[in-house]
Amino acid sequence: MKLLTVDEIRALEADANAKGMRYETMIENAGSGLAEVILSRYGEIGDTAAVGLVGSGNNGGDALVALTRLAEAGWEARAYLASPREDGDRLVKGLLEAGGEVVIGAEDPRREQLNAWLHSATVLMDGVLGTGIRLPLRKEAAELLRDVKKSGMLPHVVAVDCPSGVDCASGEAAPETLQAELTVCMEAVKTGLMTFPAFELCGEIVTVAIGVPEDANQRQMVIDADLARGWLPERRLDAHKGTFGTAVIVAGSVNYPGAALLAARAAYRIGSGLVTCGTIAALQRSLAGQLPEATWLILPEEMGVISEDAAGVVLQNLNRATALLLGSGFGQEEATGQFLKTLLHPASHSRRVAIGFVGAQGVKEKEEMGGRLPPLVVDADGLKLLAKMEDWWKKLPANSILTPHPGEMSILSGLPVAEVQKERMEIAREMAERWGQVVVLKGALTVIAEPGGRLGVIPVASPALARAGTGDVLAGMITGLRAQGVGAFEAAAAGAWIHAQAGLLAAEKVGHSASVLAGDVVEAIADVLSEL
Ligand SMILES: NC(=O)C1=CN([C@@H]2O[C@H](COP(=O)(O)OP(=O)(O)OC[C@H]3O[C@@H](n4cnc5c(N)ncnc54)[C@H](OP(=O)(O)O)[C@@H]3O)[C@@H](O)[C@H]2O)[C@@H](O)CC1
Ligand SMILES: [K+]
Repeated sequence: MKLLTVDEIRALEADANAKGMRYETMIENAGSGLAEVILSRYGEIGDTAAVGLVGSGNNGGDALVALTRLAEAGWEARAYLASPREDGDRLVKGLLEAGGEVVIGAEDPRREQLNAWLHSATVLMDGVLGTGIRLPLRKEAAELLRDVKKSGMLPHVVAVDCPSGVDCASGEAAPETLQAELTVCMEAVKTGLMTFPAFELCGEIVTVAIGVPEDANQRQMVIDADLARGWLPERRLDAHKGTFGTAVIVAGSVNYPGAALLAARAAYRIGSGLVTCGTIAALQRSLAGQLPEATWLILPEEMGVISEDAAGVVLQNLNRATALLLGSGFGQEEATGQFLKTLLHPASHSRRVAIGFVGAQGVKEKEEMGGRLPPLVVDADGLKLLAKMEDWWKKLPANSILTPHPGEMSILSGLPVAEVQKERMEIAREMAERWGQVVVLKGALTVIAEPGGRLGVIPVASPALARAGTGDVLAGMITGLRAQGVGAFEAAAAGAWIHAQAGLLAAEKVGHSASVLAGDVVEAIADVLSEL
């Protein structure tokens, strides 16, 4: 789904209007699209009656057109005007001609008509205010929404473009805003809806086209099933395991033994041909039996963590790797920091011979090594260790994928967590640009940004994913997709979307979001893929 700021959608509409796609036509298209969604979702329920709360602007216009279409389809269609519309309003006239009913709120001071309509309605369309709002709500609108809330049992609430009372630019919401079951966005989801508290008030979000020309370079998007499906690799019948690549998962330490297993399982479940786990011997011994499908690479260690000498071992074993994950469960010991540094910049190794790589000196050697690294994903403690290196982003191959949560993003960027959280999209975009890397800013409504280009938001916030280990699962999934040849942005965005859906599905299966373990999320990956 498209994602646009309020200013962008206004500019797009103005441009379309100037080129001959008139505003009236766009409103007709918007209302007709809205009616189609309502007919397809709620048309089979039985009683077919819709009440529309209609504001004085174009948001109300969309609702009036939709009510007219519903009346034409045989529904009882009733418009409740929050404030009077212009005399002889063309859209009000159209609804009356189609057999609909219209009442002005001011003429129903005790809300008797409103309550009677709500009582028999299947759908309540919320079309009081859209992108034209300036908070706080004025008295008339606030009272109407409050009275609707008070009326008791509400029918299915469908918000027109946004729940009325939400500021589509900032994501703020008036306290009177009605909780929607479904929000039908006109042309694009507005960025404010992808922030809190607005997001929670929207329910499910869909978009309908209003007729503005398609932009082939659409750069901002809400990730959905169609996008994710389109990015997954084809699984050809004549494939062999080499077709789906080799994911190398370098992860774990004695204190975080599960990270390697979760990431490796996730890489397999998302379709990698082969997964090789690089970790310390103690972990290999305890984990190997739990994942017989993996091959193992035993790495040198120091006091239970991966040590510097492991860099040479990893580098010597990357010839078949098509993606490499670094960082999950590393811990933050100095020895592992040295490992990372040497891996990314072999010339810095304190005992060069141990690398087992005889190459030219200095810069040339670094370039050769850098060139040897397969597509990279850096996660968790790997990010914290990276942050300790000067100009760390210059040491990574371009378009590596970084998967920070807000705390890690704060360490990498030097910005306070609160600031990161306040401007998630802007900051992900800015840092992707500055670092030349794909950034996956995790948390509720995960943001994926690539340098100079696309930005995606995952429209899911679930406590099921606020769990230890789910980050390892995500890193493994993204690495697994990358290993199959999926592009960096696409692998990150599809991986994050499937991960979020797997979290939701796991909560459904287990019965409660509080009881979902990271392993349940891994097991739900296949269900998400089968539904795609
Ligand atoms: N433009 C197009 O071509 C298309 C537009 N489309 C649709 O139109 C929507 C945008 O329409 P819009 O710009 O008319 O604004 P809208 O959200 O209806 O509200 C304006 C009204 O609200 C009032 N008002 C403002 N603040 C208020 C408050 N705090 N409390 C109470 N009232 C307040 C304000 O009053 P005023 O301040 O002007 O007196 C004015 O009367 C957009 O979301 C989409 O649904 C699509 O169909 C595609 C084509
Ligand atoms: K609305």
